[in-house]
Amino acid sequence: MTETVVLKLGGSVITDKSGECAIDHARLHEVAEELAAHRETALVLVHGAGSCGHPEARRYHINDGLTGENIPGVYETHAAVSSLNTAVVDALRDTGVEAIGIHPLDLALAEDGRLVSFETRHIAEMTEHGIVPVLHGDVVMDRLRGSCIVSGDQLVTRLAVALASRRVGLATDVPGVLQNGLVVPRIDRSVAATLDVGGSGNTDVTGGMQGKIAELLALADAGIDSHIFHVSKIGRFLDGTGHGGTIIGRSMP
Ligand SMILES: Nc1ncnc2c1ncn2[C@@H]1O[C@H](COP(=O)(O)OP(=O)(O)OP(=O)(O)O)[C@@H](O)[C@H]1O
Ligand SMILES: C=C(C)CCOP(=O)(O)O
Repeated sequence: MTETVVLKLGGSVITDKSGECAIDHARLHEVAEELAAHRETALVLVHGAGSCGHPEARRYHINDGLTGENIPGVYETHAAVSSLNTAVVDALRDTGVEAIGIHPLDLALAEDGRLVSFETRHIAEMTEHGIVPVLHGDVVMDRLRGSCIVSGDQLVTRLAVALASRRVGLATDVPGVLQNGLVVPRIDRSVAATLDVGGSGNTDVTGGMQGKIAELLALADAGIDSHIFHVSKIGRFLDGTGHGGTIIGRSMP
């Protein structure tokens, strides 16, 4: 099986998170050029929602469960993040990357906010043929709540395990996890307990940096390290050279 890289583009880097679905096309183009320069890498791309999905998810209280009143929010939230997905796929295809958008709403089911079924075999098949699947955090039907929001971070961990990926990266708008203004180079469960990590500076229904670290520590428990770094360091991450960010890993014995 080809060694697959799972890379998440944070919603904070491809949208202006303080606006309403304000897509940063210039940034998307830069990222697409970088990924095109690493065309030989088998890649699964995930992106967050940023301002295309978080505001809708919050407005309709999607994570609190479906009531008679908020059902239109399923469509509104999915439509917003799907429009971002189209922009990401288009930017990649413009640089010659064989990207295809995949929507978790179509193929996943959750229970109390956690994925209980998520088909990934077709995604593995795509990477074998040089296709770059582009998934995104999404609204997903939930057997307990009716629906919930599954973050791109949760998808990253599921994909990494399913595809046995050993290279998992999250590109965001900060140089890594910060403590007193400095990047924390490595975080395991014992280091995490000492950190003062917040959510997101903007509208975010999935826990911001705190949510990210919780997901990635669970991935580390499964034996897979992951990397959080600034979006400008994607090339260095793909090359395996230093990205100056944070590695989330298992506690050293
Ligand atoms: N200790 C910390 N170190 C770094 N960032 C932090 C910290 N505490 C809180 N944050 C916030 O976390 C944000 C990154 O998380 P956020 O979820 O917004 O990013 P993202 O994954 O790019 O977005 P999205 O969830 O839309 O995909 C940073 O912009 C910062 O405001
Ligand atoms: C809000 C939606 C639709 C998805 C959230 O995914 P994230 O931006 O990765 O947290």
